[in-house]
Amino acid sequence: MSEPPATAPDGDDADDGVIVTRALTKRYRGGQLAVDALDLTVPAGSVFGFLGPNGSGKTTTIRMLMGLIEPTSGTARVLGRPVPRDARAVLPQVGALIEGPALYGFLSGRDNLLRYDAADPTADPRTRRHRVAAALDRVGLTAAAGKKAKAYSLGMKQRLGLAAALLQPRRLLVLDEPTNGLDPQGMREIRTLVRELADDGTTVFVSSHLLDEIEQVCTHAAVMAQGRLITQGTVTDLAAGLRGRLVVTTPDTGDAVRVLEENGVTDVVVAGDRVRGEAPEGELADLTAALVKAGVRVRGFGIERASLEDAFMALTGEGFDVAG
Ligand SMILES: Nc1ncnc2c1ncn2[C@@H]1O[C@H](COP(=O)(O)OP(=O)(O)OP(=O)(O)O)[C@@H](O)[C@H]1O
Repeated sequence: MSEPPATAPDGDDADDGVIVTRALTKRYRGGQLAVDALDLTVPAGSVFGFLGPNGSGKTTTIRMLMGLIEPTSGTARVLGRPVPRDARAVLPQVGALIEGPALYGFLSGRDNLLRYDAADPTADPRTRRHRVAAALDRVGLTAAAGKKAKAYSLGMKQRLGLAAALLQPRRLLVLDEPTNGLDPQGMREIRTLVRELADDGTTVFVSSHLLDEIEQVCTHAAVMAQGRLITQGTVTDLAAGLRGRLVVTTPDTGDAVRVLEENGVTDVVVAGDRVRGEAPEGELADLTAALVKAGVRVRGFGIERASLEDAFMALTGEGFDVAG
């Protein structure tokens, strides 16, 4: 790859973000354009969701950020330093969980961590046992620490992988699909952990193809589709870009449709005892008054919150491949 262009004369734009990419591009040898001119800015202290359907370029981006593969063009900075050039200096401050943890099944969870730490030249052997115990505790594996890793459930393996990423204090955690393959309980556990880590001030960059998940845990998100960035910003702003749909619950759906349409509601759809539509600008109370006046029995009336999934569909015109 070409060297990253020289940075600004003082060379320090660390304040701009914990991860900053500019026109970052990866074309694989077969000609596949996996990441296309990506401009990403991950603010310090955020829990940043990196979203996109399978094949949209998330893993490729993460591998470039971690210095595992070289970009075809463009630049990337992690914790203020250019990667891959300064990856060796940066990576000790980054905990990463990429494509599932590599574990030795015949070793206990604890021994896996001891071995992992011993392979890290920056890790202090004198504090090893203590740090391993603290990391196991952090992810809730103390009781299972002596069990062989091959007897761990998938969720426990993921937690052990996270523990490995937490053996040293980290300024940034990069988690590639950390809940992949987990059951709902396992997903909840990982989400809770991510939240706790973020509360400690660690910036967390987490990729996922599950929109719900990102909404529940992230402060910021970027949405990828086919190698390109569709949008990025705070989760609140992304979802607020859309106004939610009006939903009326009533046994009198026929009358409700008529009254709503007479009062400017468009795109009205009935499903069961619910009538949904796009509410006009203005006072919603006028709509309820009109319904009641027409004798429509209203059991529920409100605006459905727009979800990130709605935002994604509005942005791309496509559904999100949640099945993966
Ligand atoms: N080593 C490779 N050689 C050639 N093409 C690749 C390689 N790795 C990935 N690709 C292609 O690049 C595109 C982006 O893949 P990538 O794995 O980055 O997406 P992703 O969003 O992480 O998806 P997933 O969640 O499935 O991993 C895909 O079309 C994929 O087939």
